[in-house]
Amino acid sequence: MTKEKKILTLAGDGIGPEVMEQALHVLDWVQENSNLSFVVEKDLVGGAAIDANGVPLTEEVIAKAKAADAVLFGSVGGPKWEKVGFDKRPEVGIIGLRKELGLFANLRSAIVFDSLVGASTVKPEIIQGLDLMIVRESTGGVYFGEPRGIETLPDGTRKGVNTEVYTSVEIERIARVAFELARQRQNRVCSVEKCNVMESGLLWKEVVTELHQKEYSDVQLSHMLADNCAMQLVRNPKQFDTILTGNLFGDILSDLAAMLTGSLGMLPSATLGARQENGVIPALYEPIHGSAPDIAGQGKANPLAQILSLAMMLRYSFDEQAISEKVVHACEAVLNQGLRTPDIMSDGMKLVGTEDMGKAVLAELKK
Ligand SMILES: NC(=O)c1ccc[n+]([C@@H]2O[C@H](COP(=O)([O-])OP(=O)(O)OC[C@H]3O[C@@H](n4cnc5c(N)ncnc54)[C@H](O)[C@@H]3O)[C@@H](O)[C@H]2O)c1
Ligand SMILES: CC(C)[C@H](C(=O)O)[C@@H](O)C(=O)O
Ligand SMILES: [Mg+2]
Repeated sequence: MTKEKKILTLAGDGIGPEVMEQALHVLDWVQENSNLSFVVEKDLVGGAAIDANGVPLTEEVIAKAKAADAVLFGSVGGPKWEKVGFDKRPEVGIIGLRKELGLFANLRSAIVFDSLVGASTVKPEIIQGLDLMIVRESTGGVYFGEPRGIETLPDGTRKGVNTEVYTSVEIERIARVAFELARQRQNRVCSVEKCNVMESGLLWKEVVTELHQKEYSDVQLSHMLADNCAMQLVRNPKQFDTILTGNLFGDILSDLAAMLTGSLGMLPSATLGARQENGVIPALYEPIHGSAPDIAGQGKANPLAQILSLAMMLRYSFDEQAISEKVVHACEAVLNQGLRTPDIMSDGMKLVGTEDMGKAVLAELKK
């Protein structure tokens, strides 16, 4: 029986539309080669939406995202919109979607493909075989805490304020996601905060410890300060299996983890909410990279993070494990063939652009 799924694609800005195009070819292939049928709707977000509608995220797009089975997102932002008001900047497109859809669990998977071991700036023996999952809380913390803003004090000094806020409910639900995921992985969670200087970090550690004792004592739990974690990720990343952390630390640590895999252009992500009454888990899939204004429009962006995000969608939203793995293996196969976009290029490899990389993945799937 054909299962019809509604997908909203929001390519966004910069390299977003370039890499999204390649992922959509893969989606077509999936439709032709599975019992899944997709109704794909495209819309605008970020700077592209500001240009067309004056705002980065319209109510209409929010409604479409809520009605979809999954959202496939590209990237937003760029120098063109640097001067728009802070509340209307392109990045509100992604932050707003996470909040509106209740997407609190951002899963960022860093896997080092064997053929890319030489592409990282870190020594091969340190990263070979790495398979790391960062579980980043994504609707709380300093991104959303109040008070926030910029004010001018009576003496004329300007003051910028953001506030880190986490409730025990927010901490417990993201910790639960990490423990559940770890059970399907190597059963190890490292919870990362700054409990030495931040009360929100102290509460984080307490809540995670309590939940672990009550419900997940079979999972190996450790705690680490975020600054140490950044250092340990470079020193010995394979000590980690699942890293559980807040919004800001997760953002930073995942860019760091991307470079262990060779490039920011290699890291996909899934951002999930709580299961709704109709059984659907709201979900958005996106590469962790941005709109890369420095290479946008040049046809040289790496499309693999976007294609791997699509593979995560097949796995987490549509429960299509086999076909998801097929897409991942196709990405790995083109790397094994020696094809490289400039971000992962090394001696003796064949340099290709975004489109040729996408075509090679497709050709691999068709074999
Ligand atoms: N989810 C998102 O939409 C998202 C994520 C991060 C940054 N941004 C936005 O993107 C804009 C640019 O930010 P930035 O430059 O700090 O980060 P960025 O991720 O866009 O780029 C950082 C560096 O990585 C390279 N890079 C990124 N993706 C690549 C890919 N697929 N292939 C090859 N190289 C790639 C870029 O060329 C650049 O040198 C900003 O407006 C930022 O807010 C958006
Ligand atoms: C664009 C920005 C708001 C976003 C974030 O900080 O969450 C990005 O850096 C990410 O990693 O998805
Ligand atoms: Mg980021």
